[in-house]
Amino acid sequence: MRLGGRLSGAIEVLNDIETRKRPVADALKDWGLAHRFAGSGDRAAIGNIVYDALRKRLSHAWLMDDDSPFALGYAVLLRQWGLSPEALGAEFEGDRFAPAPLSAEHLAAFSRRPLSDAPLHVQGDIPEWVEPSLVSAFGDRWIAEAEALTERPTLDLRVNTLKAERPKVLRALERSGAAACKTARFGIRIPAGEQSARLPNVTAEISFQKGWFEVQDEGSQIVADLVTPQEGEQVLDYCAGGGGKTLAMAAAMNNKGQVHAYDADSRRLAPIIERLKRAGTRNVQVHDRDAELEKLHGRMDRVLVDAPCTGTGTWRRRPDTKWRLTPRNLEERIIQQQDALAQASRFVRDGGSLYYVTCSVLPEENDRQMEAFTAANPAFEVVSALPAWDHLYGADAVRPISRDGKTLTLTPATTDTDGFFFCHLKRRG
Ligand SMILES: C[S@@+](CC[C@H](N)C(=O)[O-])C[C@H]1O[C@@H](n2cnc3c(N)ncnc32)[C@H](O)[C@@H]1O
Repeated sequence: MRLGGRLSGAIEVLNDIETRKRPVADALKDWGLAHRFAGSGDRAAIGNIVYDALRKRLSHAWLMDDDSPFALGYAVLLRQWGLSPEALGAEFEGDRFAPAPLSAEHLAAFSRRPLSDAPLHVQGDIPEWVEPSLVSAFGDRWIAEAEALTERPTLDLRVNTLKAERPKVLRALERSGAAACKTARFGIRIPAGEQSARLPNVTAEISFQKGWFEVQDEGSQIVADLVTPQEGEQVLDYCAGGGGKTLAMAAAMNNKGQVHAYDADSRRLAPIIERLKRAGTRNVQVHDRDAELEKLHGRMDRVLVDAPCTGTGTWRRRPDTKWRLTPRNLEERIIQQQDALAQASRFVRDGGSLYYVTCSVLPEENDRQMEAFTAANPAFEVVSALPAWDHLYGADAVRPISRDGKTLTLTPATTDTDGFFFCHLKRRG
């Protein structure tokens, strides 16, 4: 397929997402099934246009003065792929699969509507109701932070130190442009690529099958690292999900001591079994019933609550969730977070540590939660995570945002990672 056919395909998928309120991945998959002649390069390019369009949906619509999938698709090629109207005209000439040309009205709007005239939430490409939260989180810098959440994300990997060292994995992946991450100690980064570039399918590599690395965003690696689990300790990962942070902590403990992995939703936990096996991890107990945890009350050295959240810090990877998020979803997550914290905190021994993590940048899910938790639980106090940061990454490393000098906020704009919030609390001994 030429670019015109790919743009038409992307416009169809964007239409499907909008009219049938479909998740992006499902809409893309269905399009692929209905167009079996399209190759994997075509499907990747269509996926890129669709995701790029969703990341900057509001600003594209403003600049084109039209929020139709047709206008969004063209805006991607003009703004994000850097193609001029003339280059597109020449490219689509004689391509019977290309969409109709842009109208004179679109072209006039695109050349005459500076984005600086748009409302601020349009400039930052966020739902309007989220603006006060981002202002509260980042002050004057909030638009820059929001803009960074509209960029294409890199593909990050964590070397499994139980089986390999970083140089060995870098050699195994050298064709993919992989390089060591700037901050995460065992991280590897594959660049996002531009235009129709496809990310490599690293899980098909032999080195992955052998358990040398896991796919994990650099920010996620860092927050697991900041828990600083030590060999021989008892650690509870209370919201373990598929086990991304469980695996990182188990490796950091060098297979010594015990990580208890629990999740209220056993379906989310299920993939962990296969992952643990591949990684060669021997110090993890998986619990899918809360009754199994009874005996651990008051006995854990460290408890991690990687809480359910709105995922605003991962908007680069899942831009459709940005437009589906509602104030009601946020309210629900806040209640789930309070519930998880109340339950998980019972497992921390006297003098032990509780870590609260979200992949959101909204203060309602982060700072406000910590204020409410410590007010209701005077046995816990927030301690600074900055010494651990400096110890792990050194004085020259990039620094995350710390509004209170204790908690940390990672963002694409500051740490070049997904957005994460990290808070270390200690139970008084
Ligand atoms: C952010 S995800 C965890 C991601 C995982 N830690 C990782 O690194 O891949 C949050 C998880 O919390 C779980 N969860 C929500 N409420 C919970 C609760 N009250 N107790 C335990 N788990 C809970 C959800 O099922 C979900 O899997």
